[in-house]
Amino acid sequence: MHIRIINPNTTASMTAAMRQAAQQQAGPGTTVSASQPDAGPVSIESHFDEAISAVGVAEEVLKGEREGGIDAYVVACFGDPGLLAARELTRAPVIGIAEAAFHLATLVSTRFSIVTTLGRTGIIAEHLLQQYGFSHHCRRIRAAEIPVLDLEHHPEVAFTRIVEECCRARDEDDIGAIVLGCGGMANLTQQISREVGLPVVEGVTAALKLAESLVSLGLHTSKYGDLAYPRPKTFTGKFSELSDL
Ligand SMILES: NC(=O)NC1=NC(=O)NC1=O
Repeated sequence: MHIRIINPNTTASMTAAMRQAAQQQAGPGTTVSASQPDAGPVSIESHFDEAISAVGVAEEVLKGEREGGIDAYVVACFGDPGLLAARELTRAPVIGIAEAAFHLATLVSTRFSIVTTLGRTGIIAEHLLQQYGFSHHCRRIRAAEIPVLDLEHHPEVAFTRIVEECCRARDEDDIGAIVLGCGGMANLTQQISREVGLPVVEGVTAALKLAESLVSLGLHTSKYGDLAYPRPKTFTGKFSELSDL
């Protein structure tokens, strides 16, 4: 099977890191490819960034559909930007990394905390917990207070801050697991888990494994109801090429 990781931000080096982390966990019959939009934010740290990146996610799914042969997609930003819109565009499963991480965390613990990048993105995770029905499982949304790209530009400082916040969560939140709240942390999971001593659930690899399961079970995104293909219509201006999909 072929699974496409879509990094909604436009930082290619982060896309490559996500693909590597996903490929390491992929089963023997799974090919993992990855892409990111040509246009959009280099990192996603606000409601505005999320809104702009959602268009890029949809365009990357449309590209994948034109390419053909992609059995599932992963939306690899912790805000799951454009997830439902992406599901309308394909029969393939589309898995958001936040949703995937929440599901797996509840299979290994009754309560978890999230450790994300900047505190201002916490409300986005809070909204997703409510939307997906996991609010009562999450004890606290914490932030290492690191900009997303510091995961690349200052990895040692970022790692230290993430581990420190994970340890505070372990010691203070009465939890059984931690969810890493950024796709850019995909290659840090084992190191963090060793340091913290709790199950650490990371969304890119969680979504990859869930995607493999759905494909293996022959489960496709439903085309009945709200996830049916969009009705053909005219799009104007810079979106004119989206007309009559
Ligand atoms: N909370 C986050 O850090 N979200 C994210 N911003 C990105 O650019 N990728 C993420 O996963």
